[in-house]
Amino acid sequence: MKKKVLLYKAIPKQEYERLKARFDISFFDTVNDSNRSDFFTALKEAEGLIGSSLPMGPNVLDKALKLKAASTISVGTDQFDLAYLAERRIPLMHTPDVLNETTADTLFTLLMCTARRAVELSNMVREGRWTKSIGEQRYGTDVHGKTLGIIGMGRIGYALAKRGHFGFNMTIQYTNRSRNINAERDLNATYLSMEALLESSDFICVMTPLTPKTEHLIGEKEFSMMKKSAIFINGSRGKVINEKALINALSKRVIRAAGLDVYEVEPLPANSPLCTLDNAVLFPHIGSATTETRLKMVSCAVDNLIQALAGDVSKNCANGHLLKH
Ligand SMILES: NC(=O)C1=CN([C@@H]2O[C@H](COP(=O)(O)OP(=O)(O)OC[C@H]3O[C@@H](n4cnc5c(N)ncnc54)[C@H](O)[C@@H]3O)[C@@H](O)[C@H]2O)C=CC1
Ligand SMILES: O=C(O)C(=O)CO
Repeated sequence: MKKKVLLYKAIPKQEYERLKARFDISFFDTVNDSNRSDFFTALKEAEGLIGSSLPMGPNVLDKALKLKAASTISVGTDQFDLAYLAERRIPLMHTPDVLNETTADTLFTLLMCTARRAVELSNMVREGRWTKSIGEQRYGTDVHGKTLGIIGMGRIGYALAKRGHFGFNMTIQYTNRSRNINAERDLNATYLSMEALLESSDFICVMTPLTPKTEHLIGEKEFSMMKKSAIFINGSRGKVINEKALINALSKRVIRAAGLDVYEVEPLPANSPLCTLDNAVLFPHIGSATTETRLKMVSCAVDNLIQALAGDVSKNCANGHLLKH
């Protein structure tokens, strides 16, 4: 008999067929009031889970009594409680590496758009407000040759730093849980304390995972330490930043501008004060959102689930370190 798998995201047909060839699939594109009880019935029987963007904490997974493996179509694992899963001996598989370059491309786009006020000025053209030279007060600021400070120099942080170093002759500095020797050797990156990085960077990009230790890592105190001319970029998770403090810093011009891909609440409510700020560039969580990369992520997650349900968690297991204890 085929193992039962709960799929909670629409995926390309060829990847769906790969799953279907091996497993008995229950598919939920979304979970809402009309299908919630069917979702929980399927969850109760599922040995495998695959999908993304749904909170899968203990309150949900306590009902998944037969669960043997979960596979998230993302590198971020913050929808899950890793320790809880490890306690139940359930591996959580994720999709590192396949999205590094695309996410770094997005972050650099965000950085450039914010520095050069691209969205604001493009809107000026579209709305017929380009009636004369834009004037000094709408000039952007240079990116090339400036200092890029990265908080969280991991896989994506490194890919972003590469763009800054080789493409834009930027000075790279970073803070991280541990030294990134490759970034120091390849990109001449300098390891700094958080304080030193905040005080001395022209561009500051946050690329840590969201964990209990990084929640609200950047708040009022940190914004006040940045240069008045600093441009802040968040591509990690919204909750790594105290969004209220960021709004305050932007509206009072404590910093120059921010480029955001992620928010405390997603989708960002249209009545968020962020939407009224002309010094904020707002992307709708599109770090990895290209056709090629999203397909690679799904493919990786399908492979991960097949392997994990066969007992092999040697690759891409996010809580492997906890399972060993
Ligand atoms: N905006 C988007 O669409 C995307 C967002 N992401 C987010 O980016 C995160 C990072 O992804 P990767 O680079 O693949 O992860 P990674 O694990 O390779 O890098 C994260 C780095 O953050 C560091 N770190 C963790 N806690 C820290 C702390 N308290 N202080 C300083 N550094 C700390 C780690 O040492 C590590 O080097 C993901 O967890 C996800 O939340 C990832 C992909 C796309
Ligand atoms: O993979 C992730 O963690 C994302 O945020 C989307 O690519």
